[in-house]
Amino acid sequence: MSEVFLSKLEARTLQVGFIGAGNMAQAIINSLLKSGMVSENQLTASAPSDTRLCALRKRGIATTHDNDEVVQRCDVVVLCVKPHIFPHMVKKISTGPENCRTKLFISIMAGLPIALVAQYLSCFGAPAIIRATPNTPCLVTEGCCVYAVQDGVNADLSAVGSRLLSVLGLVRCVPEQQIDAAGAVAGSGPAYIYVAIEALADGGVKMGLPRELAQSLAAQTVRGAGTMVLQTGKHPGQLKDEVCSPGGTTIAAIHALEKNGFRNALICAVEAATLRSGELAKQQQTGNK
Ligand SMILES: NC(=O)C1=CN([C@@H]2O[C@H](COP(=O)(O)OP(=O)(O)OC[C@H]3O[C@@H](n4cnc5c(N)ncnc54)[C@H](O)[C@@H]3O)[C@@H](O)[C@H]2O)C=CC1
Ligand SMILES: O=C(O)[C@@H]1CCC=N1
Repeated sequence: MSEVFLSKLEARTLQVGFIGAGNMAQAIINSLLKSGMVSENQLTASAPSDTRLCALRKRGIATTHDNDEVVQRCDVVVLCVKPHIFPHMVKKISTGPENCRTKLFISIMAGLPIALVAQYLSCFGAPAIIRATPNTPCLVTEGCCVYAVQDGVNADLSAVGSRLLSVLGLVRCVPEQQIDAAGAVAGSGPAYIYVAIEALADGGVKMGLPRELAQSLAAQTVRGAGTMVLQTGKHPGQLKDEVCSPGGTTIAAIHALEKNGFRNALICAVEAATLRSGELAKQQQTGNK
């Protein structure tokens, strides 16, 4: 097996491009740079306007309004546009198959299966595809990312994709059927937790705490609890029991949570996000918004 791309990654000459320069592209770029795996001069990002490109340009990253330039220049192209933009965006790329055949495309677009992305990219000589679902905490190098590799992808390209994604935090390669559900837990999950932090802080404020103190305590408590689950390996139920003194304050609060359907709300949230992922794919297949 020729390991052209791995050699380029190791020699720090691999070019990585981002089509779309919004929240997720910025988050992934931040993790890549912080890891030291790539430097600014290996990155290019495109978007139609300068709104999000300016900050990247100030950091020494090449920017352009021309998606073609990203495809031509880069070995790895990360597709970071919204799913409904993708079909229109692809149609406007004119780089030919001879230039694309050996490239790796990493799609982070929610809901779009590898087969559908491959169908849209087939005019580019069937490049290799990885489908990934990262999350916004990649911005602060506390991200999660699940990914699936298209069947038959050359081992060199697959290894480069895995290496690049490995810097995003907790990273797992999964069968593609699990991507929608994993995205519903971890891709969308930060939003559920922000609501939880805001609500915890609201509770503190209701009970007389200053807002800043309540919010800091709530956020650190979420971080601490998450770290306890990851570092102790204990079941979350056991950790919950360790906080609940018999007849104490916490079990009274847990009872209040159960009465208000806390678990049910989270399970329904993950189910809703997973089902919505499936709908996004269907809409792209049928051409609806
Ligand atoms: N935000 C999140 O937490 C997550 C988002 N995703 C996926 O990541 C993708 C991007 O999401 P965000 O970064 O949140 O969106 P965003 O709206 O922040 O960024 C989208 C970017 O695409 C650019 N864009 C629009 N039309 C374009 C075109 N024709 N060519 C090139 N660039 C174009 C926009 O200017 C913007 O910079 C979506 O497909 C989403 O499903 C996946 C996991 C988590
Ligand atoms: O809400 C969305 O569609 C994207 C995918 C996961 C997080 N944000």
